[in-house]
Amino acid sequence: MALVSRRTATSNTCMDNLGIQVQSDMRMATRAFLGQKSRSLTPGTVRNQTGNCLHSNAPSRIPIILGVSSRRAVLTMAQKRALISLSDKADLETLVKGLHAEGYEIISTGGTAATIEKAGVPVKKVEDVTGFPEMLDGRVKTLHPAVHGGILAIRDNKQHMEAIAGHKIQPIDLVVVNLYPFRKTVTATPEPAFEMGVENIDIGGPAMIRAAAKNMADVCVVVDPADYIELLAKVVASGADAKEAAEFRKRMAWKAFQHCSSYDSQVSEWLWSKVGSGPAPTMTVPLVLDQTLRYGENPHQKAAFYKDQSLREATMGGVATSIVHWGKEMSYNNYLDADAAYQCVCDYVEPSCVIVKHTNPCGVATRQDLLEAYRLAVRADPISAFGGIVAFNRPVDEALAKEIREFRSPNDNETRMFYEIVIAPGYTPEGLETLKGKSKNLRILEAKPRAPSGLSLRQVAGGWLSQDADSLAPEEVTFTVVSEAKPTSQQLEDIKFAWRCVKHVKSNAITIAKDGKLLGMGSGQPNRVNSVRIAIEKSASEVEGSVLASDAFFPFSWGDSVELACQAGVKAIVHPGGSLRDQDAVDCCNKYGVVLLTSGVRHFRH
Ligand SMILES: NC(=O)c1ncn([C@@H]2O[C@H](COP(=O)(O)O)[C@@H](O)[C@H]2O)c1NC=O
Repeated sequence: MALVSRRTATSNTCMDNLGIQVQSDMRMATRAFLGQKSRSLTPGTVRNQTGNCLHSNAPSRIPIILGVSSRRAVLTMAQKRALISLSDKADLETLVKGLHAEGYEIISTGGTAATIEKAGVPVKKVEDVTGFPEMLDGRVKTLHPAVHGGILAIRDNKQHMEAIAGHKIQPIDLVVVNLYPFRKTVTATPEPAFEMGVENIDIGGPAMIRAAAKNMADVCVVVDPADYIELLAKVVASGADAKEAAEFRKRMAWKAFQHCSSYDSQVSEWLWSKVGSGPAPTMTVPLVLDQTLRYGENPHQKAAFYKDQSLREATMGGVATSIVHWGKEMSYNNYLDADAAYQCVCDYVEPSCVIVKHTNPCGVATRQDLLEAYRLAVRADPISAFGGIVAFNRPVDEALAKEIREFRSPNDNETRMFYEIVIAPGYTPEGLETLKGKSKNLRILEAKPRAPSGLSLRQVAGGWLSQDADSLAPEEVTFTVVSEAKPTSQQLEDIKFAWRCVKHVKSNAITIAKDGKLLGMGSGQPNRVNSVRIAIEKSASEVEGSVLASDAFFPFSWGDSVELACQAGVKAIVHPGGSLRDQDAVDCCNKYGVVLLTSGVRHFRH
């Protein structure tokens, strides 16, 4: 379809009001005329058939194909226009130089235009397109029919093209926009005033992005500097393949809507935090793909890891934002286990080591000397620790790294311990180098501390469960002695230690500890007494004089959980209390001279 459009002179055209026949589809036009008379002109010059100059500032690589149609000059390759408006100006110079080299006219907003000018690339200010100055402190810059008409007009639609031509609106072929840094602004410390947050809600940017994405048949939208190179190669380059370009435009349109949707979810999350209370009536969680994983929990399951871009996660630390210093790529199960280990160890205040297998802590110890804590944690259950995840809440130095590298299981002195992951808040340079020497496969992660906090979301078939993370620390819990025997200060310390740990064990959870070290735990049993039995068995002879924590109350005591523990040598027990048979637990402990405390707090973990 051929359309007649009247052009006004711009700084880089030398013909005013020349009738130019513009092919609606560049690729069709190129193909159509390639078989006809075509010739390249002197670089930098576009001429009509009579030799008049149409475009004098064209860079050398612009392909020129001329055809003859009636008495008008036929320019099959219309002037391409790009509208660029960016908060994140990374790689802008590469982009605009690439566009300029392909003869694009560049239109831009204030700050972006200034950066483009600095790069030495010609740029037209958006106000010269709209005829209006940017106004209302930047609230209105690009919100104008001259912009949106140029983006949204369907090139194959005669009425559309006549309508924009009638209003002297020129088509815009490429929209490169990214938005005000709302997330960064509102999560900055100190948090900005409400008005400042509001001013950082981008309006004109999303409007252009959405318009361009909607008109993906004719217009390309790009929101991410990571896509500039592909854009230049697949769409902008004169020899770009039409099919490939169309596919790229569609993919970019998808990305653009995702970009806007993530952005809006951050804005609405922020507003809800200001004006709402309790669970938000609707919620969108912005996620960004971090990596495709080799497989999921099992090899036949496809899997990927996404990072949470919600505001509540902005400064939270933890596994998702960790740096992988060394080792094989993380697996699906690695993420789960590393998260469990790191959240557990970050719950301890003193220097500590936690070793996790299948999300359950199997070795936990606290000591002033982190190396000592590691030795105790691994010796607690070397069989389970093999192939586990080792987490620390203090940086790893060379001595500790050597110990991790060289440690041999006491049960099998031939074999050095194998771990999947070591995760810590930091490493000394020597510590890191030493650890790398353990194995090329050992994943070494550095993560910002992250105890359980914030919102916890979990999927069930057809829905999601939301709750506050279980962030209660023993410091916030009142332990009440309900037995005749009173705890020693050491027992009280051990009770708190076991209580921190039981919170991270799958229910029914029992932990037995002594002297800042986990001796045994029972996890995931469908009845409590079996968890008690397993924990006692694991603690073996060390159970004598230990303490026991239970994540929920004891439904039965005599001949059951409490009596079993007392008979095994446990000297202090803590449970939330609240059972109809609480008094049985008290009586049982009194009979055996064991201390019993209630916490009033339950730590189910399903
Ligand atoms: N109001 C508007 O018409 C408008 N048009 C574009 N913007 C935004 O302005 C920013 C770029 O501004 P500058 O080029 O002045 O640095 C971009 O993030 C873009 O999304 C606008 N700003 C906010 O809505």
